[in-house]
Amino acid sequence: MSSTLLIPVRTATPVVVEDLHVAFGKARALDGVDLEVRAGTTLGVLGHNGAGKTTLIKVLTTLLRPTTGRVVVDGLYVVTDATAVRRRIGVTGQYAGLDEFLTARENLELVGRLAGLRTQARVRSGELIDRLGLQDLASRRIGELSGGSRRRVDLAASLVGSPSVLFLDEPTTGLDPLARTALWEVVDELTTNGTTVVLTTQYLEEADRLADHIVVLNKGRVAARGTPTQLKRIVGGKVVTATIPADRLHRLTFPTDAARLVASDQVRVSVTANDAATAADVVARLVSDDVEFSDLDIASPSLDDVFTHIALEGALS
Ligand SMILES: Nc1ncnc2c1ncn2[C@@H]1O[C@H](COP(=O)(O)OP(=O)(O)OP(=O)(O)O)[C@@H](O)[C@H]1O
Repeated sequence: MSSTLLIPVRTATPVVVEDLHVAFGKARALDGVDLEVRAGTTLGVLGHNGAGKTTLIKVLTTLLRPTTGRVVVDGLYVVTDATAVRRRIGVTGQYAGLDEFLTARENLELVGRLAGLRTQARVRSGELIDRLGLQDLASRRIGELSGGSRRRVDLAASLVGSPSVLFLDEPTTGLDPLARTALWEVVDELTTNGTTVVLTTQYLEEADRLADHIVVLNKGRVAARGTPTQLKRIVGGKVVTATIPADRLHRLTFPTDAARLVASDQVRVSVTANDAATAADVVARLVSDDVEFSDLDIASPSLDDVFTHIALEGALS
């Protein structure tokens, strides 16, 4: 990769969050969150709508003051050192603003000058345009670009100041598969060279691909944490999924973890099995229950299964 994306590592644990609470009146958006992100790693923050992801990112990027708790980014307190924190971080997502009337290149240069780069702003912008494959967009005004293209320029803008910590808030929503893969590769390069990344995403595949560690938020609390592999182990050995007629669901003589309507008369059921023998037993029960099935799949758990599992446990607790 280009050496210009090389970022110096300033602290071993650039993001530290201790007992973070954020309340909006009586509503507790975050209710005692603890987490750490080590330098050069990517933390994936996952959770259903309203879990607290955006609130967490807003606190980490100094846009929202915590109600209580200690939050340190790149060795600085987000509340008392907010201005200095802002200089050291990059943010992409719904809050970053690009000027609609300027071209992509002009926007990058403007961000560079605002970050104090002066004459280097032009050089840095050119490097990022090349590196992120934005040549076709460089001379076009932001107001003319598609949502996906704006996101790519937005990512470039967040990198102009060579941030030590990069916050990516749903960075690939709306991107086509090629652009998504290209962005993943850039994130890989950045972390390899010491940048620390905090990522929120709705795509579990994205978290699986990018995150070294994952924190799953549920109702403002950490419901699960670990590497993608550790989280998948929570679910168990194997997940059996099959599509059956919806009106046969009641005939199953074993409990299912999830049943999702995939057509007006078809449901996709999934069952967690501790080992291969139990998985085979589930298939045998489908046969003995005399339920016709299709698209049978026996696979290791995905992060989707982890989500279903945590949601089930949350509903039971
Ligand atoms: N400004 C606010 N005033 C009142 N309640 C808020 C405010 N911002 C967030 N909340 C509440 O805090 C909780 C967490 O919201 P947050 O936006 O952080 O969730 P999220 O995980 O980012 O959800 P989504 O995936 O839908 O963006 C929700 O219950 C939300 O309604």
